[in-house]
Amino acid sequence: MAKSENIVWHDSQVMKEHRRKLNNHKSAVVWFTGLSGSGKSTISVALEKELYQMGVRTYRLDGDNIRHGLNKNLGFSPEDRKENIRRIGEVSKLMVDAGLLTLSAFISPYREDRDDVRSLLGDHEFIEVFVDASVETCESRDPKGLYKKARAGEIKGFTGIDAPYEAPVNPEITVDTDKQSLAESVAEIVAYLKGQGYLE
Ligand SMILES: Nc1ncnc2c1ncn2[C@@H]1O[C@H](COP(=O)(O)OS(=O)(=O)O)[C@@H](OP(=O)(O)O)[C@H]1O
Ligand SMILES: Nc1ncnc2c1ncn2[C@@H]1O[C@H](COP(=O)(O)OP(=O)(O)O)[C@@H](O)[C@H]1O
Repeated sequence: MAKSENIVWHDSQVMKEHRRKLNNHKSAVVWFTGLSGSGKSTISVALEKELYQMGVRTYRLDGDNIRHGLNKNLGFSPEDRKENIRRIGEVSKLMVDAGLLTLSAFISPYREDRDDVRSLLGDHEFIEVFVDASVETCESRDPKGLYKKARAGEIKGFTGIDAPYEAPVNPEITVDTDKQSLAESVAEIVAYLKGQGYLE
């Protein structure tokens, strides 16, 4: 895939560790994966607000938003989803290098694609959060009316209906939004970040 040749890496004198020290917290990507309507966006928005109030520097990457710009040329075939996640993995890596606690919320339905992002990042820089909810729950929420369209055959290859979702095998965190409230999910993630020393 690589087409670039004759390119040489140019190092900075200000490095990730310096930026982390300035920020007074570690940087990492909190990677939300789950079905459409499981709560990825809702939880990441609420988490970001809480972290901001704690003085943590964050940035949120979200499927719907990134597909308006950087990834507007990608659809929902398995190949396009793979490229979507690959690019977001690279963007997340840049954000982590910039010293930010990055919140990435993408369906990211394929285990292999998520594991590729994990491999791209350093040890403890990829925190996988499985936003678990049954298809029935997500379909009953249907915040954008997309399940209705998928059932009517107006959207083909919709995750959970006629396209696969591969749940994480060993995520760092699972939040079960069938059972947990939004506040409980946010508290669980903040407790993990504190407990693992990300927030100093
Ligand atoms: N076919 C199909 N399948 C799933 N989702 C679809 C589809 N078509 C459009 N949408 C809308 O796109 C959002 C998912 O984008 P992502 O970039 O997160 O998807 S992926 O990770 O590449 O699978 C998803 O957003 P969320 O509901 O926030 O998950 C939908 O709003
Ligand atoms: N416990 C919960 N956690 C998160 N969202 C919930 C919960 N219960 C109900 N919801 C609702 O479910 C919907 C989830 O939508 P969204 O956050 O856009 O999901 P996703 O980003 O995974 O597609 C929102 O309308 C949200 O208010």
